[in-house]
Amino acid sequence: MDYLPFIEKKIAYTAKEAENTLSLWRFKDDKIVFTNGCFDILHKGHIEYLAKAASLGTKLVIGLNTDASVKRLKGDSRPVNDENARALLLASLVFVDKVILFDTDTPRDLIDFVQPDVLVKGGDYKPEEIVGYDIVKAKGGEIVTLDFVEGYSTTSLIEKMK
Ligand SMILES: Nc1ncnc2c1ncn2[C@@H]1O[C@H](COP(=O)(O)OP(=O)(O)OP(=O)(O)O)[C@@H](O)[C@H]1O
Ligand SMILES: O=P(O)(O)O[C@@H]1O[C@H]([C@H](O)CO)[C@@H](O)[C@H](O)[C@@H]1O
Repeated sequence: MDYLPFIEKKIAYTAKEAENTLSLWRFKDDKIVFTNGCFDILHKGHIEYLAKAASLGTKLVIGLNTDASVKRLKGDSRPVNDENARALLLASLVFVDKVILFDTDTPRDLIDFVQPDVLVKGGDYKPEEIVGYDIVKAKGGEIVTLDFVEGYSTTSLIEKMK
């Protein structure tokens, strides 16, 4: 079986591209879990938190910062992996259902568009500081922070490689 088309089909370069899929999931009463990040160099902490996030609902949607957005957030030397590579790696994970790129500094507009049932970030964030907290709370959704896997970050991996 050629897996690549199946993986690439999960990637949406704009929220609009994901509209039909999201509508179908809502019609089927899927429980949509949303998380977001830069995911520059994928590591154990990412995988453990994403796998747990996926278990909180029936569909996992990841908002992925574009290269331009990552640069504004993390500096000109980032990202190490471009947005196409970062999107493909995330979409290749069996428990990821959709990857949607966003070019803004925060995923607020995307979260308002997706209207997830569960908003998730890793333990490096306090729930009330998570962008989209108010949007998801207002619709009666849940905000979840998952355990931080100590010793794993993209920054520390880059430092180790220097
Ligand atoms: N070690 C970890 N354990 C659990 N969750 C993590 C861990 N590292 C990052 N995350 C989560 O992964 C998502 C993406 O974070 P990000 O891409 O910034 O990872 P990072 O490794 O911290 O990168 P950087 O070092 O560039 O900040 C966020 O929701 C964050 O909470
Ligand atoms: O990979 P990061 O730095 O964890 O991802 C950022 O998360 C921010 C967070 O959602 C704020 O609550 C977000 O605003 C930013 O765009 C990155 O996705």
